[in-house]
Amino acid sequence: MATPPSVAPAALRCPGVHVVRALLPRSGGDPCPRSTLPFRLGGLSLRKCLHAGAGAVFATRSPGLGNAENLREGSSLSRNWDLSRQIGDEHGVLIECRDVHKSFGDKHVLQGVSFKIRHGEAVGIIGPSGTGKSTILKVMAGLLAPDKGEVFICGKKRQGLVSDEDLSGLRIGLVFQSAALFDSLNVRENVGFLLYENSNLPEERIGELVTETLAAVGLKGVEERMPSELSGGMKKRVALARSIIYDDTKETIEPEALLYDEPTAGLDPIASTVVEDLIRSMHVTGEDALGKPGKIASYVVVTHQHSTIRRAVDRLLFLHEGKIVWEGMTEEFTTTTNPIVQQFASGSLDGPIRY
Ligand SMILES: Nc1ncnc2c1ncn2[C@@H]1O[C@H](COP(=O)(O)OP(=O)(O)OP(=O)(O)O)[C@@H](O)[C@H]1O
Repeated sequence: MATPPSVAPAALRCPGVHVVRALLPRSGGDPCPRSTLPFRLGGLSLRKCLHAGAGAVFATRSPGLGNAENLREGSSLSRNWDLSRQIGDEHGVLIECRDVHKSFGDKHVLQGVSFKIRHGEAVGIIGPSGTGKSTILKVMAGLLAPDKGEVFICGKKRQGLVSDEDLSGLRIGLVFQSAALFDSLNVRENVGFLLYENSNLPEERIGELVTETLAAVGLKGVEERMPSELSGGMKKRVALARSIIYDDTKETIEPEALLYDEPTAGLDPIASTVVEDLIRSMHVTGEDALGKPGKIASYVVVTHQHSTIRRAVDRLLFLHEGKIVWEGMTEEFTTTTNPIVQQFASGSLDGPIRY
């Protein structure tokens, strides 16, 4: 077991809090190529964990990905998967939400949300503020349990929260709206955190993996910096690196689904493009900063940004008043005659969406 970082992260000073992500071997015939146990949040209340480190933003230079060729390729891939969805083909479904309901007190946020995310898809979830987009991401990640309805991971019904399970069937990473870095740890300790905590790798090897992973998101020489010494954009990249680092001594190398909650919120247009391209580059249809194929099997992006919709995803789910009210390909976002989507796309005050 490697020595954990000497300075305990702020969130971990709370008794009983720990974060676990371990890799598990692949089972034969599993539609998911790799299987892992995702992170575990124990002790600290979920709400506190989810809001730790709020407020960070991102920037910096991206590898040249998310280019037109990748976008086209991703688009046609998704179109095929979308077609499969329409004909009810279960093949390659990584995550399925079926009639998911979730309330907070008397606020019925999710009121029967159903959709499937397939291997290779790049999906956006859009919709008005407060409509439950972040909530459905947390349900998918296993950080919130639905009150009613079911979540299937690689065809296997999830029971309760991810922390209650032995095997999820898929490694799912959630990249929070804020970078949510541990302020008292340097970049190396932040990125390598799960490996320091949960792997048997020597510290030196973890350091190498951290450096390689940072390079994959286009960051070099920042390992010893503290989060407070980074720009907002760099923080987001560090958070992305933390979400994709893995123990390469394990028998299987995990593909994973990444869930991004408003990754470009608060960024200027150029910084947004950088991040959108980075998200593309980490996808299986992309190529990282080192020229290696991306490892992320599928991703879901919650966003309000038109540029992110256009550039980073292929298929859209529109969430409104607790339900998916429209699904379509990205190019249909501005051409659909659905009045809810039309109003949202144009930003008009007139229409079915009321504030
Ligand atoms: N843990 C919680 N406890 C109580 N209420 C919550 C909790 N999480 C979310 N909510 C409420 O549920 C509603 C949906 O929140 P959510 O963050 O999912 O919306 P959203 O669509 O992501 O919003 P935005 O686009 O503004 O980020 C909001 O009214 C929010 O206040």
